[in-house]
Amino acid sequence: MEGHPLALHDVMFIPALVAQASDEQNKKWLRRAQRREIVGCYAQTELGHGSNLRKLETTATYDVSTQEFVLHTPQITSLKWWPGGLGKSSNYAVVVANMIVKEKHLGPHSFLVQLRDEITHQSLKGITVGDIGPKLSFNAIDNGFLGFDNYRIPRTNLLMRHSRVEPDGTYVKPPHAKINYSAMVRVRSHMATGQGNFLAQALTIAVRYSTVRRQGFIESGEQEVKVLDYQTQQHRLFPSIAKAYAFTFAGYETIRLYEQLLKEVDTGNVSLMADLHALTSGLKSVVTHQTAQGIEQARMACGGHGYSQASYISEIFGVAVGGCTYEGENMVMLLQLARYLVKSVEQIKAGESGKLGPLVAYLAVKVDGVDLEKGVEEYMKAFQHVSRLQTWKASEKFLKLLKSGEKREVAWNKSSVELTRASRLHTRLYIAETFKRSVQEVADPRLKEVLTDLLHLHVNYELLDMATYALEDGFLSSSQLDYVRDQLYFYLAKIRPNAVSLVDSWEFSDMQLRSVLGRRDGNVYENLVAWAKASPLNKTDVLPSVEKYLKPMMNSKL
Ligand SMILES: CCCCCCCCCC/C=C\CCCCC/C=C/C(=O)SCCNC(=O)CCNC(=O)[C@H](O)C(C)(C)COP(=O)(O)OP(=O)(O)OC[C@H]1O[C@@H](n2cnc3c(N)ncnc32)[C@H](O)[C@@H]1OP(=O)(O)O
Ligand SMILES: Cc1cc2nc3c(=O)[nH]c(=O)nc-3n(C[C@H](O)[C@H](O)[C@H](O)COP(=O)(O)OP(=O)(O)OC[C@H]3O[C@@H](n4cnc5c(N)ncnc54)[C@H](O)[C@@H]3O)c2cc1C
Repeated sequence: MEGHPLALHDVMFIPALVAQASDEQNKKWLRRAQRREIVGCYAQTELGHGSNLRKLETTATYDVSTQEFVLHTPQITSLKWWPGGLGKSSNYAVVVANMIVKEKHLGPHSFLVQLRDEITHQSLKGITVGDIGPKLSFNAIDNGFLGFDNYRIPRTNLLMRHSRVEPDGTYVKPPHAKINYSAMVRVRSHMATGQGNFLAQALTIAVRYSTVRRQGFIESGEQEVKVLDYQTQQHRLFPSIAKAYAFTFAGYETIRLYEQLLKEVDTGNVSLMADLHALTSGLKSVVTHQTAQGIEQARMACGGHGYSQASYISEIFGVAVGGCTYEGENMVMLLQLARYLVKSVEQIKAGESGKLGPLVAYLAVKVDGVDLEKGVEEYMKAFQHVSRLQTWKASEKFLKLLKSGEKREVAWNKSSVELTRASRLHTRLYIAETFKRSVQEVADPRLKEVLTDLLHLHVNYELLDMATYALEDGFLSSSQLDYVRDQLYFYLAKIRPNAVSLVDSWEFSDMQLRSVLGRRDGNVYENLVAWAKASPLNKTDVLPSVEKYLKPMMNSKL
């Protein structure tokens, strides 16, 4: 859970080679990387810039006389900073640097760079590399810094699957300006399943513990109740169980789309790139945020013992919450999706609704009202309505500011909170729709029934959470919201008997969970005592600090 120093080798280094190195280059590098003869990382972020890639400062200047690129770190802010596995483990890196050829700045490009000697593992001359120090979590990963002092690499170390620099310095452009961002798009495509998994771990711990923990009464005179029987506890945990399933289903879809994109790009078709970028930008942001919230609620649902490291939930939280920042800070990525939404609105206004992609076609179709009692399809229409309403409002705000003479960037900034709201609603609609589609496809009737209950819980919870938007223009009445509330409580109670099975079905082993509270056998109290006794402070009855500090204090006459 704390991460693995080679994680980025598999998660980004190899995928970057697969997607961006030419077949010829990969004959040399890929097999070696796959056999782990070389260990790599993905070095893009710098001390001064992470979000705004166009301002990366590391330069790769082409020297036509030697046919080499000269990598250089011009100032302190240009140091690579954060890449996982860079500090101590990797001897190679895919380095993203601003490429300069014949004095022309050609923007960020990826290069394979050797950092350390393959035998001694010592850093090479011209390279400064090290670890950035302890972090909130992920402390088994050596996130690192890296500087170049006019460090030379062969021309052929530019990853040349999509763009090239010929020996004479002629630049051959890629088919899409952002094709070099593919390693990030890949991780973002996988993040919904990854985060769903983190949320699932925390929920397994909290739900199991909530059936062991007995405290208080619902009806007087009987045995104290399992805390999972409290409606508040169910409300804290069950909607997140639904989300963990929903994120996993949505993630399967984005992974499939990414694989499709890879194949299409290889045949020169880059048309899916904008759609997938917009989709994964929104999804990664919403999923990481809701996962962090869900894990924190799971921790609190375990009361005092949730705060102990014996719960292990704090470590899961630390790792998961990193996802709000890595692969694009969430606000920045929500605004990337917002660009796509605003463009869609502009297309509709220009009478080109027919050109809209399937995920945004609903923005052009108005619905007057819904009959929620008819079922999930009506909820989908309600989600579409709130997303459409907010997307149009935010877009109109931006477009009006533009029309009034504001500069594009200023108008954008003044509309940005509203735009991020639109992106979230659009993404939550997507999650609900993929959840619905996935449940409809389940063949086993008993499984389908339980998952359908979770789906109903999800749509009621989500609609209630978006109620402000739905009430704003009178789309939903307050009596409809009362119906949603009643449904929500109905499904909390209905799911209760299946709650343990729903988390057990994720099949985490005790070794994976590392939680005293979440043990499969439920022997929480005995093991909490054993865990506490094993604490380093309990190795001796009297600590050295007693002689050193406590006694002088206690014996002092002052
Ligand atoms: C099986 C393995 C799976 C593994 C994943 C599992 C994860 C869970 C388990 C985790 C466990 C351990 C692993 C931990 C991993 C952590 C690793 C972390 C790595 C990193 O963080 S790497 C660094 C990531 N950095 C970023 O993400 C930076 C964010 N910034 C950007 O991406 C960009 O700067 C930008 C997109 C914000 C803006 O780019 P810019 O070039 O300035 O463009 P704009 O001017 O804004 O836009 C111009 C147009 O280009 C379009 N665009 C931008 N990007 C793309 C893209 N990628 N594809 C297509 N189109 C793109 C943009 O939309 C604009 O279009 P428009 O003009 O509007 O039409
Ligand atoms: C655990 C972890 C692992 C990482 N692994 C890697 C790795 O392997 N390789 C790698 O290269 N990098 C890695 N990173 C770096 C990571 O990708 C960046 O930190 C991330 O992209 C955010 O960029 P930043 O740090 O520049 O944030 P900043 O952009 O400085 O963000 C600070 C604030 O400014 C806001 N902001 C910035 N730009 C805008 C904008 N245009 N509009 C509105 N608000 C804005 C943000 O929303 C945020 O609130 C890792 C980071 C972490 C935490």
